[in-house]
Amino acid sequence: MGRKAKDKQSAPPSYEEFHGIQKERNSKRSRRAKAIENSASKKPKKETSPSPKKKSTKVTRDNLDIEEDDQDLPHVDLEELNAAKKSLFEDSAEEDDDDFQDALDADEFVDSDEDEREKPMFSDDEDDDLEELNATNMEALSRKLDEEQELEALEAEEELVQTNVPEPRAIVLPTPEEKELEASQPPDLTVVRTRMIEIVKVLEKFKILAQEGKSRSQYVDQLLEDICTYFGYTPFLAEKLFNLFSPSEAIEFFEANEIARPVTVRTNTLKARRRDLAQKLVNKGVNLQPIGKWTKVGLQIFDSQVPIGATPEYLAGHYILQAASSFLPVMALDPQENERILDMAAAPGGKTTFISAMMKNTGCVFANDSNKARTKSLIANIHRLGCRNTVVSNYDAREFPKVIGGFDRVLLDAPCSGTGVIAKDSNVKVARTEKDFIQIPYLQRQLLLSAIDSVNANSRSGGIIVYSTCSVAVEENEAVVNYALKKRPNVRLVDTGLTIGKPGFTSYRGMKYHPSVNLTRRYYPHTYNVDGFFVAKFKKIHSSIHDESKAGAKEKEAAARSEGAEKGIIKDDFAHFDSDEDKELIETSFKRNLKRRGINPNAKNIQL
Ligand SMILES: C[S@@+](CC[C@H](N)C(=O)[O-])C[C@H]1O[C@@H](n2cnc3c(N)ncnc32)[C@H](O)[C@@H]1O
Repeated sequence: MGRKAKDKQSAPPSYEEFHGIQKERNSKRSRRAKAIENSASKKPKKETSPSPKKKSTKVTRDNLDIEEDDQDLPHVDLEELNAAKKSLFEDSAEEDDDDFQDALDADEFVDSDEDEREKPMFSDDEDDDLEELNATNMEALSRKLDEEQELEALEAEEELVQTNVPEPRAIVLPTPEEKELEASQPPDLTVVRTRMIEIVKVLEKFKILAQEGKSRSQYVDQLLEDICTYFGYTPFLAEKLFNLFSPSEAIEFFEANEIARPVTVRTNTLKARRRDLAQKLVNKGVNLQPIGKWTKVGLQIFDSQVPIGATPEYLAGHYILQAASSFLPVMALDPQENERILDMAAAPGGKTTFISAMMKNTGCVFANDSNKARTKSLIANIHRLGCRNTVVSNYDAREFPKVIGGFDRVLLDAPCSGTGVIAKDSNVKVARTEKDFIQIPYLQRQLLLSAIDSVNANSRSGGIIVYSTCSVAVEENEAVVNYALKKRPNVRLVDTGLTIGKPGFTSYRGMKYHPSVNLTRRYYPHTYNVDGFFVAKFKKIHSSIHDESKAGAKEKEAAARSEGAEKGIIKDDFAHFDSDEDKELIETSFKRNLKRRGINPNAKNIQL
């Protein structure tokens, strides 16, 4: 049971609503501050103090405009908001891109409705307050402000008195009888949700709010059970994800996984300029806006009257549908013109084509993927986007650098468990098992060592390796990076150069990682409104014997396997990556397929 079941219920209070008391107080304060600031700005000029100005941009379908207007923004609210959340989709951010700026200033773009543009940043109440504020009601408003100030003083006094009164201990946990009853009937999701929120409150103020005789773990166990019921996770995965955050942040994370991320496209600068593309799409009835100041090529699509994946511009390769988070590893890789770059796990090519565009079709990008079927979409994207500096290969990437080495930069956008993209693939909630979090990191480690060994430490412009996953699990991220640092002392972690993202964990549930692991970056749906993502950037300082190693996937597999067995990580039921065995299976199924299509699999010209 998950979102679908949840959606059938009447809307329970949101987490924010539950925490409403404090926030309401803050927002009242900021509203007052804003009203006061605004009332000051309406006074004769000499009395006013300059209010902070910000620029914002938006392209809307209704009036086909891209707007670039100065506007008074209540400074205090923005700061509060930014402190709380740092979305990658900042429409208030100043547009850095001169090209786009030109377009915004151009005659064909009419100014759009200001209210519509800024609404997401402020509460309706705030807008209402501002509207009310004009010359005729100034006096009344100032009286109202005085009254409110008095009320606030009273509230503060009450609060002071209340702090001396012990808070009542909430009875949140169900009794065994209540649990039995709950188990015998379909869950009441409103009850479950309310209980989750109440448990979070207790966990945050355990000493004050916990029922006497109840332990922290009793609360946590009930919370985890409720998370499974409400959001539809297996107990194993719910706990794994829960452990990454504080209880309240964990709920935010689970909530965010129920909501789709914004649709975004990346302009293919090999064929188009963002402002031209934006104009063409707007003319077709697409409502869009630049993603944020951190990217000059991204557009966020709000709604569209045409299918975004089938416009003439799409078919001509002027853009690609790409999640905002996927821009990040390529930006960290920072490809330079005329370099030789390897994209080890490249299909379907979102990042390869970005690399190629950043290199302006110079140098050479080797786009590899071990899955032959997936290389078809990789090739199709490379063709559509006009990448002429790209070579596609189909190796197990652990074969590198045996196949070819000495690259200036390598991107390893590794296969992963997908715990960062649950909003896209809710199957992850139930499909991932403990074994996945042993097997997948085990492959990721081997791939990362291969990535490091494939780079030329003496590259004049590069010597860079970027490792990324769309998972939030520490086993697939910090633990893999830390393993690589130990195994390859000839690399060190460097700043990703990304202006946003949370630092990677340097310790986690008793595990200690190298202090430099804090240079890696984590992204979460609830903090940045992007897919959960991880980015690490290494610099290779000098070459090592491994660079010359002719060990392929099989040898690396064997070495990693014996290491795993030694540490007791690998058990009997551990998957075997036996490529000979796989080859046989693949051949048999290929032959069966040919037969089904009426082709003789033993004919001479058939290549298996
Ligand atoms: C996260 S996806 C890559 C997405 C791609 N970078 C993009 O931006 O479009 C991971 C890819 O790794 C490939 N893969 C899995 N195991 C591999 C291996 N041993 N060697 C090379 N590629 C592998 C999968 O086929 C899959 O296409």
